[in-house]
Amino acid sequence: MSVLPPVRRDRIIAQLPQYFRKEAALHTKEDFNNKVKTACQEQRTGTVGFKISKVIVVGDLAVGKTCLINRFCKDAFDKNYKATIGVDFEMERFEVLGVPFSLQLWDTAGQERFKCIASTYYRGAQAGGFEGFFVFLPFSVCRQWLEDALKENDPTAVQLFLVGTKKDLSSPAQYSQIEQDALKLAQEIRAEYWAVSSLTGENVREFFFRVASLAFETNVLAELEKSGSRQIGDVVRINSTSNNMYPGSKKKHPNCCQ
Ligand SMILES: Nc1nc2c(ncn2[C@@H]2O[C@H](COP(=O)(O)OP(=O)(O)OP(=O)(O)O)[C@@H](O)[C@H]2O)c(=O)[nH]1
Ligand SMILES: [Mg+2]
Repeated sequence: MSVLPPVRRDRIIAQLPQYFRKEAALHTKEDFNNKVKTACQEQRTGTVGFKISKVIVVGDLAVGKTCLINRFCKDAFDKNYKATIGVDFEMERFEVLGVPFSLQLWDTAGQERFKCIASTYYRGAQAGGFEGFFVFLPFSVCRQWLEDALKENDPTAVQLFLVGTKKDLSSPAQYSQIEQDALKLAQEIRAEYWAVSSLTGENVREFFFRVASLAFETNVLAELEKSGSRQIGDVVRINSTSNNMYPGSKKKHPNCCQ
């Protein structure tokens, strides 16, 4: 008997959600990788359905990390600021191409005095076969957060999202300037860029669906690589940390924190 709650009907992903800006996307393909689609159809996704991918949300204090997670997970928004102490987390269950898939969203504290606590959670974000996804929020100290987070992880094994929060607060002219700078930074650190508003909900669901889908795709590809020449139907596929979403791109985040 499964101990996990059923997947909510509004967490079902049947098509690859598209990037926000083509100039700063982790990839620009229109659909899930064919190998991934076939593996899902043939129920050859190994342990992916039992895995939990870790998403660590980091960034300066009061940039809107908690509100972003609460908007997605609870469809709630609080205009009063309550600083996160240490770290919180939420679980979100999805069904991607018919396969259950879980994301664990780690909401870290931005305040300097909690930084040492948060940094212990960066450690081994991709360990044990899980993929580590860091979500960065703008923009002032982004590089410092990135540097700290990547110190604890193999930079080639994590995927980065750079999220511009509080989109509702900018006029179209201000926003367009912010976006230009953000796109440059995202390209430099090889992150996928998104702009969201937790107040209005703009792009929040699209963003998390994209994160879940790319995490899922990466996990299935890693499973397939691991199972290698084994026959369809093998059930024991454990202990790989490989990430081959971008064949030929060995180092995905070159010198990003200088
Ligand atoms: N207008 C607007 N305000 C927002 C938005 N997101 C967050 N805020 C406000 O910004 C403040 C900080 O939001 P939090 O989500 O608590 O910030 P945080 O990054 O979690 O802060 P720490 O936990 O201290 O690291 C709160 O007063 C929120 O109401 C948004 O999309 N639009
Ligand atoms: Mg918070």
